[in-house]
Amino acid sequence: MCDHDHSQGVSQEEAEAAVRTLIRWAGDNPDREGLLDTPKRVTKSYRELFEGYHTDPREYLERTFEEVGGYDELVVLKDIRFVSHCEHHMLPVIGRAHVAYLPTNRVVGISKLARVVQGFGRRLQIQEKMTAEIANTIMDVLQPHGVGVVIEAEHSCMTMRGVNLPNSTLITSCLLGTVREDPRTREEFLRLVRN
Ligand SMILES: Nc1nc2c(ncn2[C@@H]2O[C@H](COP(=O)(O)OP(=O)(O)OP(=O)(O)O)[C@@H](O)[C@H]2O)c(=O)[nH]1
Ligand SMILES: [Zn+2]
Repeated sequence: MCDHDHSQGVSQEEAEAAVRTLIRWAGDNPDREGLLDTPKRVTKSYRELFEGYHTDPREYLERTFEEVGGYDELVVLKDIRFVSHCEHHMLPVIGRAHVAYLPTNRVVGISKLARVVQGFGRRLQIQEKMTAEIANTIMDVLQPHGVGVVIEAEHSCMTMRGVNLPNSTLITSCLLGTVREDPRTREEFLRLVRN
C-alpha cells in the first residue's frame, strides 16, 4: 500500500522499521514469532488512532438543516466518548466531551458534533488546544449565537506512570459568544453539563 501522500513522506516500511527499533530498544527480539506481525499491527492501529490528520472536521458541519419551529435554546450533546493521545508522551487520553451550541436559524446533524470531537481527538493533542479547536470550528462554520465545550479526561501519562495519580481527571472548557457572555445561557450550559 502506498500512503506517502498522507504520511509526510514516511513509507509503510519505514514506519514498521521504527516499531522494530522500539521493540529492540525495549529489550525484546522483533524476530521472535509472537512479535513478527507486531510492527504491522502497530502501524495499522496508529493509522486508525491518528486518522484525524486525514480529516478536516470543518467538513462535517457543512451540511445543515433549516430549523422551522423557531427553536432558540441550547442544543447540547453530552458524553461524547473519545480517545486521544497526548503530544508529550503519545499515551492515551481517554475522556468525554460535552458540546453545546445556540443555533441561529440552521441546525446540524447531531452526530456531526461527535465527529468533530473525534476528528480533533485522533491527533496528538494537549487537552486545552483540543477544547478550543472544537469550539472555534463550530463557531466558525455554523456561526451560532454561542458555543460551549467541556472536556473531562484521564491522561494515561499521569495515571499509569510519572506522578501516578490513578483517578485524576483534567477538566477544560471553552465558551464562546452568548454561552460565554450571557449569564443565563452560561449557567444553563454548565448546569446541563454537570447533571
Ligand atoms: N497542560 C497540559 N499538560 C499536559 C497534557 N497532557 C500531558 N501534559 C503534561 O505535560 C507535561 C510534560 O512535562 P515534562 O516534564 O516535559 O515530561 P515528564 O518528564 O514526562 O513529566 P512527568 O509526567 O511529570 O513525569 C507533564 O506535566 C504532563 O502532565 C495536556 O493535555 N495539557
Ligand atoms: Zn502525556
